[in-house]
Amino acid sequence: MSRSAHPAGPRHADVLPEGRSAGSTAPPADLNALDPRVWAQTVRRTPEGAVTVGGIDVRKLAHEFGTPAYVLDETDFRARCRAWRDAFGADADVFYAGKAFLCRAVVRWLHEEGLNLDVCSGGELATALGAGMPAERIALHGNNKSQDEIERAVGAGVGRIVLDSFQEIVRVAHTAARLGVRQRVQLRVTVGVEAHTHEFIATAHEDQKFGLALAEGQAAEAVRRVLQLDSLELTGIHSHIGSQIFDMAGFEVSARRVVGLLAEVRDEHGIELPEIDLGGGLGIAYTSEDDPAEPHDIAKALRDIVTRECEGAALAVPRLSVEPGRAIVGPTAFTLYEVGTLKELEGLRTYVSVDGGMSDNIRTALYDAEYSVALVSRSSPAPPMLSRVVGKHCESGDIVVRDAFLPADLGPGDLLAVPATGAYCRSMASNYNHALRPPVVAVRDGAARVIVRRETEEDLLRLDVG
Ligand SMILES: Cc1ncc(COP(=O)(O)O)c(C=O)c1O
Ligand SMILES: N[C@@H](CCCC[NH3+])C(=O)O
Repeated sequence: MSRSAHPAGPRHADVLPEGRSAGSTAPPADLNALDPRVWAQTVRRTPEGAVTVGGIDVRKLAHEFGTPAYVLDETDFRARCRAWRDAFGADADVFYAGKAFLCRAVVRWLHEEGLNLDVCSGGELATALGAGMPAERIALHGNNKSQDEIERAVGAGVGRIVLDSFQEIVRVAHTAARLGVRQRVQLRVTVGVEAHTHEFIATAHEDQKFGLALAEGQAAEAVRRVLQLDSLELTGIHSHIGSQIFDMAGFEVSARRVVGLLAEVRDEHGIELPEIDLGGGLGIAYTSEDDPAEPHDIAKALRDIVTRECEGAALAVPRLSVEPGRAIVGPTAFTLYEVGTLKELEGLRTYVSVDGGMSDNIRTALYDAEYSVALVSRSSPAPPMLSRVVGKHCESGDIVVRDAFLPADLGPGDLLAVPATGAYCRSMASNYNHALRPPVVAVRDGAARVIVRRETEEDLLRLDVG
């Protein structure tokens, strides 16, 4: 079944249908073709057979920067920022979710393209501030923010702290009072939606760690408490239902319930909260079977839902914000690997080992995620070979691409690229087996530069002080 995100009509079910793609079971018509939905905007296969990105041959990138490497198409990243910003317009705010991938260059691009930034740790906050993102355009998230993180955020003057628990209301209020500021806050609520995505990345059902439950009355109680505290200014309600979601019905339920809370707040306290944030979570194409919606259609669908619900509740339409991470950075990068060894299991498949693995992409092992892969250092006329692309780690679950068709003449030294690895790959990378985390190389208009360098053994040993 394909995963498609075209705006759905009104839905009333709380449990949304399972939407997992079955994966490719038949070889594609053309193994050398590059589906523009899964590859970054400037990726091309040249008539000679090799692939280029930003006008640069991947063989040159591999030679210059080594493999594995994340190759990020800056032109595509900036275009996606603009598409989201333009789709939502001047009366809404787009916060890029830094957890998907963050570094100083990305912060600068976001700043230049007019996006705001959602951070969820001291490290992300430091990166954002250090690279010049104005504090008022930063929102701080997290279900267990430390006192230090709260102090740094309030002290820096972040525009928004998204409160996630009763204890945190008190902590942020005390900190703001001590620092002599009135901190703008939103309350994160769990709306009780079972978003159709992997259970580890669904965040709006009630039995999990994020937010304050609407159904239990916790959210209404949190509003009461925040409104009593002079050092906090409650600007709105926040809901994030999960990640890699294709069905807009989840957002519809979420918006309806958030607006329902706004109406309750108006009725009980006589105030209309001016903001609503519907979080991130929009899915991207990892394979040709995925069919995500465009930002313009997503923006229209969300606006229509919020407007309709507000009209129904006789509320003024609040300022909307969203927090896409994956949908902006995910499609803009691919991971470039070199093939090391191949093992053919007669009648089953060929295991193709590359020089990275679960340390640079944990998503296949963690979420059973599906990816595509292509031979990029040359084209090939060879017939398709059912393959499993695996890493070099000491785990049989160290799989990068579970099922893929690659040309049967594939051999050591060939370069493979796995597209759509811009989100949650470098940011979730590890040093398992003392792997050195790969660099991020940004390409644009024929130029390539390292924006996150490759780790070295010295980097590893520097921490080893025993
Ligand atoms: C609160 C919040 N906002 C935004 C995001 C970004 O999600 P995504 O990258 O799926 O758009 C997340 C991650 O799921 C999140 O937890
Ligand atoms: N890290 C997850 C998504 C979680 C998003 C953060 N709340 C992924 O790779 O899909």
